Amino acid sequence: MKYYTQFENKSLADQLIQKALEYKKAPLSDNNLGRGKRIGLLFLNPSLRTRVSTQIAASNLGMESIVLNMDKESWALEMEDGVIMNQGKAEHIRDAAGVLGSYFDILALRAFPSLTNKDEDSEDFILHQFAKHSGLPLISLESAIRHPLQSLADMVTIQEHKQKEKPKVVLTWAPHIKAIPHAVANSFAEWSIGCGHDVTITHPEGYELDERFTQGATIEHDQDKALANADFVYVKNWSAFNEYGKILCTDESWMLNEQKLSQAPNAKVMHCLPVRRNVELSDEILDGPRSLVQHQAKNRVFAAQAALSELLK
Ligand SMILES: NCCC[C@H](NC(=O)CCC(=O)O)C(=O)O
Ligand SMILES: NC(=O)OP(=O)(O)O
Repeated sequence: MKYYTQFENKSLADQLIQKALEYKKAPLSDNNLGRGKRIGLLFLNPSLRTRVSTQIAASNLGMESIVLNMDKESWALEMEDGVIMNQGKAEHIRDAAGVLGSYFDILALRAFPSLTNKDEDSEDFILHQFAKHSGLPLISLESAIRHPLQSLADMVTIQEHKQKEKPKVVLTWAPHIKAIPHAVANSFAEWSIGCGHDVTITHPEGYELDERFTQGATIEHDQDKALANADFVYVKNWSAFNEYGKILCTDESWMLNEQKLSQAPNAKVMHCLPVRRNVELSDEILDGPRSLVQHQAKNRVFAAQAALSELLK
């Protein structure tokens, strides 16, 4: 495997989930695999979990990792070809990625969408520029359209907590104060459908996700109906996709709380974090027995370790 950027197929997903569970039991079982190798973790946006969990994963595999917060500590990058660079951006992606390609064995990149240029975001332009001009194997640390390490950790968490072979998994839109990317929702849908779960997506009218990610899911605009008998409820805000990057709904009644789960007594609740408490999700759920958010965050280490081990092979 050269790129870990998206869901590929169920058999690879199952293999990665198993590998992550093995690493969770014995984190240092492959601590020679990455010996002498170096990974560059490049962040164009903030991070808590992804940064730390991927560094721990690399360390568990005997690899050195170097973090570069490119949004704050590096030169502003020009991504477009053929530009006359007489404005604010000091370095071209061709030059920067070429240099980084010579320093590292693997690159990992976080690059959120602009939420203004739908075409460039939809084709994951920045991720592809880094891949092309560095020539290195690449791991996505959340791109414009996907967050595959989060999704793998989410699948591991579902695998650990599911009570039936094909659980009912509900992805529900939640309110937020800002326009938020689609990556987590897209990726969660892509992986959960791909892993064979019974997936329902619920959101207000106008919040349809890119259909590339939702084929095979039931779309239900009535949140109460969608939540009935759910085994897992994944709470997430995203901005509109069709009216790209817009906030169309501020209806606070979409926030998930205990009362909304009265028809889903066994439902476990998931969120990738960071979460806006009492905007997206109530304190009572986050601090109660239904919440899996800390399990998800812990599993980020083993998901990253499983993905990295595939790239090192
Ligand atoms: N990597 C996890 C989520 C990152 C991002 N959340 C955010 O930007 C939240 C920002 C805030 O709440 O101000 C998202 O949902 O795609
Ligand atoms: N869930 C997640 O990716 O968190 P960070 O943005 O803090 O890395």
